[in-house]
Amino acid sequence: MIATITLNPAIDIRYNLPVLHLDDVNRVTAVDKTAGGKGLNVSRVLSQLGVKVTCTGFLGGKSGEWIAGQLQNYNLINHFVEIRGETRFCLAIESKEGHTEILEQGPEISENEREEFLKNFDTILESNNYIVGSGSLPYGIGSDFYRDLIEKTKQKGKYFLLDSSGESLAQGVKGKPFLIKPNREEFCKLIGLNQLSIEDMILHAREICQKGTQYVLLSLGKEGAILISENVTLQAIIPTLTDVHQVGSGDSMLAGFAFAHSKGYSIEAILKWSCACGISNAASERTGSVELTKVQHYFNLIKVKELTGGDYGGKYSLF
Ligand SMILES: Nc1ncnc2c1ncn2[C@@H]1O[C@H](COP(=O)(O)OP(=O)(O)O)[C@@H](O)[C@H]1O
Ligand SMILES: O=P(O)(O)OC[C@H]1O[C@](O)(COP(=O)(O)O)[C@@H](O)[C@@H]1O
Repeated sequence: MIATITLNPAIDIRYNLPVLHLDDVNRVTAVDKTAGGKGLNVSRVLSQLGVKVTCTGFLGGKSGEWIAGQLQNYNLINHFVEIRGETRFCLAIESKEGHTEILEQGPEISENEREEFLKNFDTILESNNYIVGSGSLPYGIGSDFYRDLIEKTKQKGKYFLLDSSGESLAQGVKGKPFLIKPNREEFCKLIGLNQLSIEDMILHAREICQKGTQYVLLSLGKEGAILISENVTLQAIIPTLTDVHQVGSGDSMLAGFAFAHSKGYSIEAILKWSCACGISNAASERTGSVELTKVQHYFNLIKVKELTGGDYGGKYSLF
């Protein structure tokens, strides 16, 4: 079984506008409202793939109640800790100018609520082989929190997949998770450089793997993805979609990885599943949502190629 952690869930609102006018009144042409935060997007996609998913994190207030209701609709097992604070709203605006996100910080977590989560987590670890930890941390949760959870998970011989950013990702990597899934921007921040070429990203990712993280799944939006381990580097060449709804594609990709790995598929097939789920989400109107027939369709269109660049420090011929 797979469990997901969403420490800072959100009601995700997506507004579609033809044009976004700043300092003016804007009227939306379409609205979508989902139970979000990266971990809940992962959960919904896993559920669509037929996996029984246990969801944990912190939920509070009326928005927390709304999200709990949504979990039932998707047959997700609710192991959230109830908190005094109010779960946040996050806003995504799709317009001609592009994609704009406005994300609330989220509620503050008290010491007691944090302790309750940790007790709850120990129980979840007993019955789940995969833990997927995604998203930002709310106030009151230290940046080494994922790192501690990763260490607990590893002590039980289970897999921790981490999708975070900034300091919590940097700390998390020190716990040597099974996988991290940064996009290009998150990875550059992790390395501490503004711009990195693909070759340099591969070299840095390989270095991370040499220090104990098993896989770095580098997601590159419409340019596909690269999966790096200590021994192998695979590139996924994907069909590019235009006019996409990209929010939640990274989360869908992570769901695809967890699903395919838990089925024992080959590493090439796992990378294809990951990308096919990301593409299917990008093709969908809904945030964090895939359709199995589309996933299968895209799976067949993806090509996986091994990149050989010689030893660490060498260059990769493809780029
Ligand atoms: N425009 C697109 N066309 C096709 N596939 C896409 C597109 N955008 C995203 N994807 C798929 O979703 C995956 C994750 O997207 P990405 O934008 O890199 O993640 P994140 O949402 O974490 O920033 C990509 O690796 C790709 O497989
Ligand atoms: O937890 P964070 O990092 O603040 O991110 C929350 C936001 O990320 C999302 O999962 C979207 O993420 P992506 O755009 O990276 O796919 C939204 O659902 C949510 O509003």
